[in-house]
Amino acid sequence: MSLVEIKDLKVHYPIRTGFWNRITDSVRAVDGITFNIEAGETYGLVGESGSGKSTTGKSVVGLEKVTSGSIMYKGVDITKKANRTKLDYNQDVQMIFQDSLSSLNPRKRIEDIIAEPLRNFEHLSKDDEKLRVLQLLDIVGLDADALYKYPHQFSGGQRQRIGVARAVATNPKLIIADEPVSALDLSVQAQVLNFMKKIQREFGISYLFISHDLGVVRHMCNNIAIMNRGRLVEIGTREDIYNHPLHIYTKRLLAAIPETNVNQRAAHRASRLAVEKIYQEQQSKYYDENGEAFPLIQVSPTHAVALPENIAKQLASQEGEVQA
Ligand SMILES: Nc1ncnc2c1ncn2[C@@H]1O[C@H](COP(=O)(O)OP(=O)(O)OP(=O)(O)O)[C@@H](O)[C@H]1O
Repeated sequence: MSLVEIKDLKVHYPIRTGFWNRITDSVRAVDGITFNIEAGETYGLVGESGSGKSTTGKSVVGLEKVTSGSIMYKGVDITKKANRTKLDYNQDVQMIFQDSLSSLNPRKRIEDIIAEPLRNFEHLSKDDEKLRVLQLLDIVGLDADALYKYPHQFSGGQRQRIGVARAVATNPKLIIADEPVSALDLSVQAQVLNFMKKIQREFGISYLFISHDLGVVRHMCNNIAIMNRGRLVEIGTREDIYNHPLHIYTKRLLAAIPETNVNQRAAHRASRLAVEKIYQEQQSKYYDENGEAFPLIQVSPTHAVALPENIAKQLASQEGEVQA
């Protein structure tokens, strides 16, 4: 049994119009996605803005009402509130957000911000609480003098590390990290990602790592799902996704990773334009008549792509993949 098993998850937001505010349509933000997160792994959920990643993350934390489908945590469906309460789910599952400045209360000192989840779930003495906050600051590489400061007195990278310290305060089993480094410079991104990996090793945490950037996910994730217009268009291991991408949308995301080698830039630009041309001209090959992704077809034990079966298998065999 996996730690988290998401099955045919749908989250549709109603669109209300007219004088009577009637529901006339819906935004299908998440439209039938299925994937599992194993204990101790980092699972990447990647797609462009608006593809439904955050809605998925919020559903897993319990912040979003699910339209249908299930989210099993340790074998129990947590889309039902009563189950979340029974399982201590709010303690086991935490979230880190992209915008560290607005997710940390500007009026509170760091000591109180990090201690807040401890006060909700563990009832420690004042001294034990302070000791624990100091340990958490140490884990994310911040000095004791951070205790008495306020969020605005830190850099973006430091604030994100405070967010990580707060998220791990309750010894969670799963952290939903929603674009945790997107607002940071490249060098600071690497620092925060390294702290996240270190904490994962020490505490055995699983991450659902949400990002629009396949460049960032590469160094973090064992398994990756590519999300497009509310559906998954490709699922695979890091090797499957980076070395044998099959869906044009995945190839587009890969082509968007900036090329750091100056000598390779012209070739990279040419291949990016070639991928974009295929994406624009071959929509009917990669999406159905309504412009929606096809159901996923398994092309190897680890790799699935949303394409008609004959095309999926043909592309996979061109890539030399073992057929399922
Ligand atoms: N509360 C809401 N009510 C109505 N529509 C919503 C709501 N939240 C999200 N949406 C819509 O659902 C779709 C998916 O949004 P979501 O935030 O999950 O995407 P995302 O991939 O995380 O994008 P981003 O990276 O920009 O946050 C978008 O079309 C968005 O406008």
